[in-house]
Amino acid sequence: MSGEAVIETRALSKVYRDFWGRQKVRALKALDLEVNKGEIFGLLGPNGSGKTTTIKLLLGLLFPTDGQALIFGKPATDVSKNERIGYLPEESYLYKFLNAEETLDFYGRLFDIPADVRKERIDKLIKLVKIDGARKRQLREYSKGMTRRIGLAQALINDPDLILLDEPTSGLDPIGTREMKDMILDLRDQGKTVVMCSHLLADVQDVCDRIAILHQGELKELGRVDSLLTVEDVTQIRARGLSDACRDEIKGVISRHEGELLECDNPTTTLEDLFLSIVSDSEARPGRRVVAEAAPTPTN
Ligand SMILES: Nc1ncnc2c1ncn2[C@@H]1O[C@H](COP(=O)(O)OP(=O)(O)OP(=O)(O)O)[C@@H](O)[C@H]1O
Repeated sequence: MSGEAVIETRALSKVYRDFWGRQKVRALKALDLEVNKGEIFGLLGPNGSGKTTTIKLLLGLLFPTDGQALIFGKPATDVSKNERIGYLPEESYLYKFLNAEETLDFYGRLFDIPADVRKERIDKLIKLVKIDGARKRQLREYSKGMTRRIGLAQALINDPDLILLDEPTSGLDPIGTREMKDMILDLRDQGKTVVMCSHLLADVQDVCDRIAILHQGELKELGRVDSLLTVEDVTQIRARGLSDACRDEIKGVISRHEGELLECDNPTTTLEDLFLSIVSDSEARPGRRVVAEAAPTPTN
């Protein structure tokens, strides 16, 4: 691996024990991983595969049973490294009776950020996560999506170099999801390192540079998203403005070369793109927009 490693785990293992100290669950089994500066790294796996355990080990909230985790070259159990880390947990843990400004001010004080820097940063973050209109409202009145946004702002209050995001897009509508993904990409553009866990594979595919797939606490796959998803023995050609005759000619060429034509039709867009274009279209041109559904072809 060429980049500068921000996270390194060596045979990292965690066994949860019961009250009597007997072995209970082997949540993580000898994980070897490197995450480099400036990449967006996705941690995937089914429920109970060890993702949250890994994140908690990296944060130093849990002690490993075996192996080691290094963050910025320091043991994960060294709490001083947490000054350079931002964390968005899966469940909100924020105080419901504070408003957005008070929440960010509270966390800013925990990091000993000077008052003038804090004020400026709070304002910038509130605008970044688009909760400007709700900055004075108590968090108990926030929707799930707004809670996710203030959670991200809180995770960024210390201007961290490494950001750990557990299910960052959960509870967000498609526009909020797109904005969250754009914010994650922006963080990478600023040279920050992001590690995210998500069950929403399309979101992971959209933003992550590399992924690891865990299953029952074991690392099953690791690599660049683009190379893992490339289907080597299939060639895809996309062209615009072809006549039927030209399509037939192409089919003929493929068959003459003993290739197998798998598909030759019009591509479909994604539901996300369709949704976003309808919403931005209706914002640009307010009014009712009803598109008649194509009538089904009558059958005899
Ligand atoms: N505090 C705990 N005590 C005992 N077992 C635990 C504890 N925390 C997690 N586990 C177990 O460890 C395993 C891994 O859990 P973990 O929360 O890391 O999975 P996950 O991949 O984050 O799952 P999810 O996608 O559901 O959030 C599971 O079998 C879980 O039941």
